[in-house]
Amino acid sequence: MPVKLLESSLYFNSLPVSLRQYLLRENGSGLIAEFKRKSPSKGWINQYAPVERTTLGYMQAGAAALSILTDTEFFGGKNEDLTTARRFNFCPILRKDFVVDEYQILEAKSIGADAVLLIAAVLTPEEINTLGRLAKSLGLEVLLEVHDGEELARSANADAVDLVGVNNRNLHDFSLSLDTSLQLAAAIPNEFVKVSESGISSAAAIGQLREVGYRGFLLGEAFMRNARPERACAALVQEIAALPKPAVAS
Ligand SMILES: O=P(O)(O)OC[C@@H](O)[C@@H](O)c1c[nH]c2ccccc12
Repeated sequence: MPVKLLESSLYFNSLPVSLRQYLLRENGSGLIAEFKRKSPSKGWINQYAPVERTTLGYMQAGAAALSILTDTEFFGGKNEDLTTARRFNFCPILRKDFVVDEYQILEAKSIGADAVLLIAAVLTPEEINTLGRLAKSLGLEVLLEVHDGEELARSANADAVDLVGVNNRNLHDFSLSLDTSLQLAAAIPNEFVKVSESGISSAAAIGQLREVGYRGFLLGEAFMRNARPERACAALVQEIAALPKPAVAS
């Protein structure tokens, strides 16, 4: 679609909803509930849950924000899924995709996203700077995904990035370890809201992550592997409410 048409979309000039603010809300769950039908490691997870009922249910359950996979090949998503979620929800929506060029940033805004993901493993620091600044100029927030201290050190540029996400999934062998987040937490400067991504399924894990400074928790499979993902989300929100309150963010 030509850029001019993207810019004429209903959502292009709409006010963004801040993912940062929703994650930092007092008494909030910090959950970023993800809608994904399949994944490269598992194949199909859920072919049938409708995006309307699932995303509305996630938010009614007490999630802080939504993440919508728009990649078709690996995750079975499409742009229309995000726009559908947008029509049903006022919360922050993260567009989850493999962003490599500026067009995808404009596209994210035009389909109704509030935030985009930039993956340090596949982008140079210069690309992160250019793509992140463009996103911010459109009012989108930027979640930078890292796996280790080296990626963090070279890519976490405050002019281009709002939140740092640590992916617990090793992209080479798909193995999961919460230790990735636990070990990297202290190295992430406090100006970024800290998000832990992947392989999280219990309130106990979220309690541990909160203790080291995480305020956002991105969960996909733990919800989507259920026929009614939103019910699994509601159950987890209840358990999170019983955890000790996180310390006030510095
Ligand atoms: O389903 P999980 O293990 O809860 O993970 C969710 C999310 O972190 C994962 O989907 C993800 C993290 N980074 C990504 C980058 C692209 C696509 C997907 C992802």
